Amino acid sequence: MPKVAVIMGSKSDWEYMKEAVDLLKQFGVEVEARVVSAHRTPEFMVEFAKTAPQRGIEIIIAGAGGAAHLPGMTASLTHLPVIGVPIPSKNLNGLDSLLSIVQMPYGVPVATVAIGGAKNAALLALRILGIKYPDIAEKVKKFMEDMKNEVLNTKLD
Ligand SMILES: Nc1c(C(=O)O)ncn1[C@@H]1O[C@H](COP(=O)(O)O)[C@@H](O)[C@H]1O
Repeated sequence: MPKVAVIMGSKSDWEYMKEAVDLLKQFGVEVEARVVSAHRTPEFMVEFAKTAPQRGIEIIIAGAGGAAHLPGMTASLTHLPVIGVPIPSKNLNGLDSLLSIVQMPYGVPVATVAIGGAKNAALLALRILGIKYPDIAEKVKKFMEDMKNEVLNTKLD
């Protein structure tokens, strides 16, 4: 079974990151979800990222708000693909989170989704997993087909 880690800087990010976890589980992906902070638990972040491949994790989705260093620092510690989710912040509405995550230097890429875009982070992870797992690729195709039909069948009063 494919396995994805969903990590976040604080429990306060869970209301957003839970959406990614729910979607991944719907597609039959095993999820390791937990709070990991580059700022508050730096040693644990290093251990978590370095041991992720040993635990069978294939992709890491990392959500953080404000000075959002977690996705980039995680990407610096592992060869696994990291998808960053900018969490809406109280004072700057997540623009700070977005810019912190997206502006990575050459050599350390983080695939950044929209502010609060945890569901798209899950869908991107599923597309990547689909390269290796044909059943996941089929489920992604079905998801796209269903979405298309829903739009085409929309009736306006
Ligand atoms: N950006 C980071 C990191 C990090 O990048 O390591 N650790 C916590 N945080 C963020 O701080 C915000 C406020 O956290 P609290 O609600 O716990 O005060 C959260 O959005 C979290 O992601």
